[in-house]
Amino acid sequence: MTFHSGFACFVGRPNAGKSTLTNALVGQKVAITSGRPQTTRHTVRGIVHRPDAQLILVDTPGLHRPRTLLGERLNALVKDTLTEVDVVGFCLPADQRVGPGDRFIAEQMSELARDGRGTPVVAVVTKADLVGKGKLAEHLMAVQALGEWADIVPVSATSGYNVDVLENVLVGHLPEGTPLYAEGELTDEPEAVMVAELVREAALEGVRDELPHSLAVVVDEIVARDEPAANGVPMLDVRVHLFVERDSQKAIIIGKGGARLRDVGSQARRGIEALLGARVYLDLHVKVAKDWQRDPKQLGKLGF
Ligand SMILES: Nc1nc2c(ncn2[C@@H]2O[C@H](COP(=O)(O)OP(=O)(O)OP(=O)(O)O)[C@@H](O)[C@H]2O)c(=O)[nH]1
Repeated sequence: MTFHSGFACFVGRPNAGKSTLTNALVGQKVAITSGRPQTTRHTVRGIVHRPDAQLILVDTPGLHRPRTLLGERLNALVKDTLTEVDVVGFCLPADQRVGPGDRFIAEQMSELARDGRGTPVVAVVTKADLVGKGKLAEHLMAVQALGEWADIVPVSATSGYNVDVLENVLVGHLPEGTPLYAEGELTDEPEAVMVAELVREAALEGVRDELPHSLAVVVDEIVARDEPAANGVPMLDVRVHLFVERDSQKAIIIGKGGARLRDVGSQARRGIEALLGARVYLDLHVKVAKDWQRDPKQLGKLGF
């Protein structure tokens, strides 16, 4: 039996369902999903282990038109990722018409296919559960007309429809090779990045303005307390900074009398405790870093 191993990544406009699909394929929550767009800032890998193959999924921050320096950096990151993978899954949600954002990405994909390694691009029609058969067929035809695809696969990450088919298609594009990760390994994302994502997700919850583009989360430290662990469960101090661009945004995050920040803290803490298997004392600080999205120095400091 020949073994295949390699990398795949999903691209698609914000909210296309990339993170949810990664989770469905890997079978465990590794990438952080959110109802709000553009929450995935960091590359998160999930690994599908099979007897005949190992598929390493790289979850990209989404490809979109650069508006600010941050956008340009994200796109550079996405392009770097794209040239390193063996197959790309281009996610197009079935419940939304093919729009200018999709066409922009489709153009980038044709470029990728032309120069570089000729990386195959699989069109993945996501959220198939949200539309009827007729509308799905229409959407598939619109997607077919959008570019040259190695395959077109409709899936639903939430119902599980065709997730196995997509897995086979992606694996089919991987080169022969040995396993790249030890069995059982699900993600190599550093814990601090996942902690930051949990805080970011909690902080964005229920906020209806443009905060997603203005919020950066940095984990300063995760340290174990010296005191003996209660019932063998260790106690960790987790110190986190939330950076916003304006005082008004700071006020939104903190809420009246600090009420909102306390809610953010307790929600994030539950997730972090589950992730790290420890009791956590979570210390959140909100700071204003003016125009951090446009300032290369600030971006560097914030890890972009
Ligand atoms: N009904 C349905 N909803 C889905 C499906 N996949 C994702 N969603 C929802 O769509 C929203 C966006 O999903 P994500 O996986 O966070 O999307 P994403 O492409 O990773 O988004 P960004 O991180 O913003 O780029 C979430 O509310 C998901 O619950 C699906 O198969 N069916």
